[in-house]
Amino acid sequence: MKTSIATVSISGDLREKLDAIAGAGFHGVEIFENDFLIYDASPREVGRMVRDAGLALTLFQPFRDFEGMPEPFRQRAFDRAERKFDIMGELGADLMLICSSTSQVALGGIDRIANDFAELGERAAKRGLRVGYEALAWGRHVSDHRDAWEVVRRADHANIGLVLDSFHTLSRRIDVNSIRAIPADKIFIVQLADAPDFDMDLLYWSRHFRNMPGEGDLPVVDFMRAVSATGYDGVISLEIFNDQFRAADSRAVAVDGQRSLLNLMDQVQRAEPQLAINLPAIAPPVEVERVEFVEFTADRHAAEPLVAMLGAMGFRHTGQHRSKDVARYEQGGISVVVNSDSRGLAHRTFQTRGLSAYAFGVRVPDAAAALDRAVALGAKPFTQNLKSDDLNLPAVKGVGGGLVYFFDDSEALAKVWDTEFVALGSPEPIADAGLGRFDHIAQSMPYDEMLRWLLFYSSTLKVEKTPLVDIIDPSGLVRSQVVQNDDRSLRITMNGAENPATVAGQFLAETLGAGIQHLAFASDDIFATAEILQSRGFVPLQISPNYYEDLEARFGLDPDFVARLKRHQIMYDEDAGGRYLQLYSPILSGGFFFEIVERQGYDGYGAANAIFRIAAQRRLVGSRAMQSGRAAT
Ligand SMILES: O=C(O)c1ccc(O)c(O)c1
Ligand SMILES: [Mg+2]
Repeated sequence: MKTSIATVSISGDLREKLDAIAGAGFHGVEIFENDFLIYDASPREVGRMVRDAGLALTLFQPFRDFEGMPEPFRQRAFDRAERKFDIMGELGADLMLICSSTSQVALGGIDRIANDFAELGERAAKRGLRVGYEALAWGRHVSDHRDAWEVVRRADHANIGLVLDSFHTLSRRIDVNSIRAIPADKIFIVQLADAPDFDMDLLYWSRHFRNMPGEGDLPVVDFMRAVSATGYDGVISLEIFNDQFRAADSRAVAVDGQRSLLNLMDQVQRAEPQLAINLPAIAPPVEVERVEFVEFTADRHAAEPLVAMLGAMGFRHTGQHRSKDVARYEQGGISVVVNSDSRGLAHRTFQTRGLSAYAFGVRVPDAAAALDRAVALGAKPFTQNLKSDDLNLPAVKGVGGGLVYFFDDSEALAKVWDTEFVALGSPEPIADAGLGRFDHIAQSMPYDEMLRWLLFYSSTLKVEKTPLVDIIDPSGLVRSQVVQNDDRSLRITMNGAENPATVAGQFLAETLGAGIQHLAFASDDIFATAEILQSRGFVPLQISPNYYEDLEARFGLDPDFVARLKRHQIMYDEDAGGRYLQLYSPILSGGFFFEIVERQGYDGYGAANAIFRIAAQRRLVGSRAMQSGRAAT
């Protein structure tokens, strides 16, 4: 597998781009003409920079409005092409991309266009150069790779070939199987991009919203399967026009790019096992059996309100670490670990970020294989310090520098709870509150990190992602997207905040970064759970009474049922599959909170209720601020 990426995909000047691209392990780079034109170095120097960075110069692009021109424009187009060939000679580039014309004066006609390319092929051959033709989705006469291929076929010149770009094909929903019949040696390069499924003008969509394969909604795997079926094993090159990426950290975006290509080709290889794709063998996507535990960082003092809330929710203190200040709380199949020790990553995290749910563990069939896959795809392994206070499990760094642990049934790991913890008998066995398992883990992060973590989860784990939804916070937009496995034993919701005034944005500011902002537990009878919680003094988040008025009318609910919901401050939603009931805790320090849900066939996350929940949280935070203000005076 030879990977490449266009300089337009990355932020910085040409030097920074090349460093980031080489650092991430790409084989080559496409020089986008503008990046070269605005850079203050000669073509020869730029060519040397590319080679010194250890990169191949895979493509020089784009050359526009070449084909189908009437005279005198035709002659000028050829003259322009010769000038670019001169520059390519100095750069040391041997492949040029010509994208289909958008010029108002360009004429159509496959043969006319093919003749132009045949003549250009002659000129390119004299200089040892090759030219690839790409159908822009918005091209004036050619906007479909099938037509571009017909042009190339009729041009019938060894130095003229086709450029396939997944965005142009997939944005127009062209059948990718039409690619399978193209001879591999006539495909000069393959460009790859994904995009979110937006209904918008093709050019605008392409120039601003492309993203890495696997980050969007286009069937890029199907596209690449068709390309691979031709026998093509040349360069696969990312060409990602994305405003966010151009403003982001160049190195991180380059690493994401490399991960996306590896993950893409791994999927192609698994779908087409008969193809011999030149790819390092990596472990298969990790099947998650369940969320094993979530770990909080705290100290004795900060742990108090958390532990009190866990107690009110029916958790029992069932274990204590043999040598460290780490406690385990359990209910049903849920384990919560509170790490108040004064050593290790947990403590360092606590010192900088305060009380936070910084780690979670998932049970998988083979923890070592899970770690291998994550690391092969660019995750950073967390290497344990034997003296640290962190659980001794395989782990990688996740959102906000937190950890994702892998847990399996192998002897040592299965016994972690027994070997590292002393089981505590409960002196007064308290009834649990009917919480059986984790329903979802909700992580908040800056919006521009969302695609990265979406790709992290969806490439490492066997999960699917849901479409992006907008959550309306009264202070701004929060975008939310979910990764979940088939049986829904893993559900991770990711909230991306752009605006620091939103509740998610405030969480990021208060905890100095991304992380788990809330945990949702599942109950099979939320009313019974709510009764028990109430008897323990748990006061749920107080929802506006207007919400309940509206609810009754919105869903045509029985007034008595709505009165019960209101009594317990339970929120309600419906989807095609059934009903959803949700209850929220107040906010703990650092902006963390719990949710309790009951699903009756419902598969979503109550997005329609988020605005009411967020408004209630704002009122709570506001009234606390007033009270502490009063206490201070
Ligand atoms: O948006 C464009 O103009 C443009 C240019 C060159 C490409 O390879 C492409 O896919 C799009
Ligand atoms: Mg392209």
